[in-house]
Amino acid sequence: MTWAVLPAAGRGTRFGAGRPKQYLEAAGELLIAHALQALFAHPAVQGAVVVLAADDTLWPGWTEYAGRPLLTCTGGASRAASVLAGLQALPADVRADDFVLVHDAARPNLGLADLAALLERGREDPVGAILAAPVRDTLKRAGDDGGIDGTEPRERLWRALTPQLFRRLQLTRALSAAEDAGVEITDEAMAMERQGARPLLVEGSEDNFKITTPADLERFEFVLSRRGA
Ligand SMILES: Nc1ccn([C@@H]2O[C@H](COP(=O)(O)OP(=O)(O)OP(=O)(O)O)[C@@H](O)[C@H]2O)c(=O)n1
Ligand SMILES: C[C@](O)(CO)[C@H](O)COP(=O)(O)O
Repeated sequence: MTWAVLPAAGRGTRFGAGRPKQYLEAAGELLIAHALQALFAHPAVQGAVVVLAADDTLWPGWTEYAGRPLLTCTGGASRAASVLAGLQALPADVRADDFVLVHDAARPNLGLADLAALLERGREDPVGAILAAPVRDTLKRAGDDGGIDGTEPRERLWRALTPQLFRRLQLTRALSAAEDAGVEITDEAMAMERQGARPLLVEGSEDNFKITTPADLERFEFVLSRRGA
């Protein structure tokens, strides 16, 4: 069985809505609810710590969701700080070497098959694993004038998604070390890589995209409309 940490303490500045994007709705449900539903669709996910901003007034106060326990804690100024707080708020019976899922509240469209594959293959790996998608577009580096400075090689490049699956203590130590070193960490795997680990890449669907801008929400609403069609 596996617990999850759901970083949900962001402000959604790139989205530009009047509220943090995790509290926007699609098909009548909060985006954070969609993310929780996606996680709890797998029977092995036994509960979640939801990491909230210190000034969050919109959290519905849920103590369980889909019959699984929810805990909350206060996040930090960065996603990495929020994840670290979430790891420290896990129940005491989540052991040091237990695997923990970290999943963005801003990724509401995680598929069960992807989650199952991550759990199955990640738990066999000595380090852990992340969902990711291979880069399939040509990559350009932009100049200050908006022109193309060059084309970047894309061989063996992947886009990191979430969930990311790592052992509680190893991830806690890796994130703490990065924080102590003043290194900006943008995903859990990066913190583990700094420690010399090589987490497994598990290919996931492009549909598990992060809601960052209004166009992403429109895309998610379209996906839901087709699902219900
Ligand atoms: N200090 C932070 C920053 C982000 N997050 C969470 O990390 C996930 C991915 O971050 P991102 O998409 O960047 O969300 P925001 O930080 O809200 O977006 P923005 O950068 O546009 O403000 C989101 O679920 C967000 O709530 C968090 O828990 N704590
Ligand atoms: C963790 C992540 O979703 C993996 O792609 C991404 O790094 C989050 O970045 P953000 O700028 O905090 O949204």
